[in-house]
Amino acid sequence: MTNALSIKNLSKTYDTGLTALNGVDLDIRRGEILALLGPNGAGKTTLISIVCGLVNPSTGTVAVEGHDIIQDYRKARALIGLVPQELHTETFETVWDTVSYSRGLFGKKPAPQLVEQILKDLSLFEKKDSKIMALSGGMKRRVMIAKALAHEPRILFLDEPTAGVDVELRKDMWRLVKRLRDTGVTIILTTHYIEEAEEIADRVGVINRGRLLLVEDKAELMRKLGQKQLVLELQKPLEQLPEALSDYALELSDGGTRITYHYDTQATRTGIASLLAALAGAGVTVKDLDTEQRSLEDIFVSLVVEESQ
Ligand SMILES: Nc1ncnc2c1ncn2[C@@H]1O[C@H](COP(=O)(O)OP(=O)(O)OP(=O)(O)O)[C@@H](O)[C@H]1O
Repeated sequence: MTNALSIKNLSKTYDTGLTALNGVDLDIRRGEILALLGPNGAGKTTLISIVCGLVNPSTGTVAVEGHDIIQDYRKARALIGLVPQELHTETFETVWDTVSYSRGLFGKKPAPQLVEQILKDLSLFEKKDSKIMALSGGMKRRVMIAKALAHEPRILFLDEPTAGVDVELRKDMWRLVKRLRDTGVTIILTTHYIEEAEEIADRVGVINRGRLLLVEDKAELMRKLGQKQLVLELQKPLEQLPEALSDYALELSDGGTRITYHYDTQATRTGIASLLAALAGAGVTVKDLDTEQRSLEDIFVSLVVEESQ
């Protein structure tokens, strides 16, 4: 089966000379939720805009279910639904009309039953006759999703779906995205929020300064890089680490009162028991100890920092 999306060597240099995307290769499988994580200006929106035909690439190719986005633009575009970052809808129109109109834009025949279902799925049906301007911000966001779904796309792009959204609505949005995926829609969302990627993505891509630094199954990523750290609070501050502990990669911090030890939870031996014995042997008394799991956030920060050095 062809991939939902196949992106090869995609680059974009804007007229200003700024390279927003640099040699991106990415295959997106059908029916997955891929979260593209990256700081401001990383190139996420540029990537989406190229796939949706809003921006021309400088190099590279994109195929949507095998259809090239330039040679076979109409077919490729019809397979995609886009929920842009900014909310822009015709404020005087009703919910029903604006969603039905979006379907018509793709040359699809009216399908009132389908529009009804979409509005029901998004808890908007009671508002079908309301004018957009009379809706709350969260409802307007859902109207944007309804519009993007009206022509029955197989791939849905959500550009920062939960930016500036409160916690409750964010959770609603996550439930909705999972439901859509369960109906077979492939979903690509961009986000600044690591917990969002952690919560709903099947795979996570990290993008920074136009480069795709990593694409990994979320579970695999968490497992591979899922290290823990052991934090030891010392009874008395140390000026430096005793020679006897030089075999362990330890960090001394907080005025010599704290030792941090990183270890791999997957390893057969974590080295904790021997470390504690070595500490006791060196006359270091531990007051308290704690372990912390490395999160996707730590992984993200270390990747982005590494790249900027
Ligand atoms: N039309 C344009 N002309 C020139 N430069 C642009 C244009 N659009 C975007 N850029 C620049 O390209 C870079 C990538 O922008 P892009 O919007 O793709 O990033 P992003 O990852 O979506 O960021 P954010 O999270 O802030 O939305 C930025 O430096 C931006 O200023």
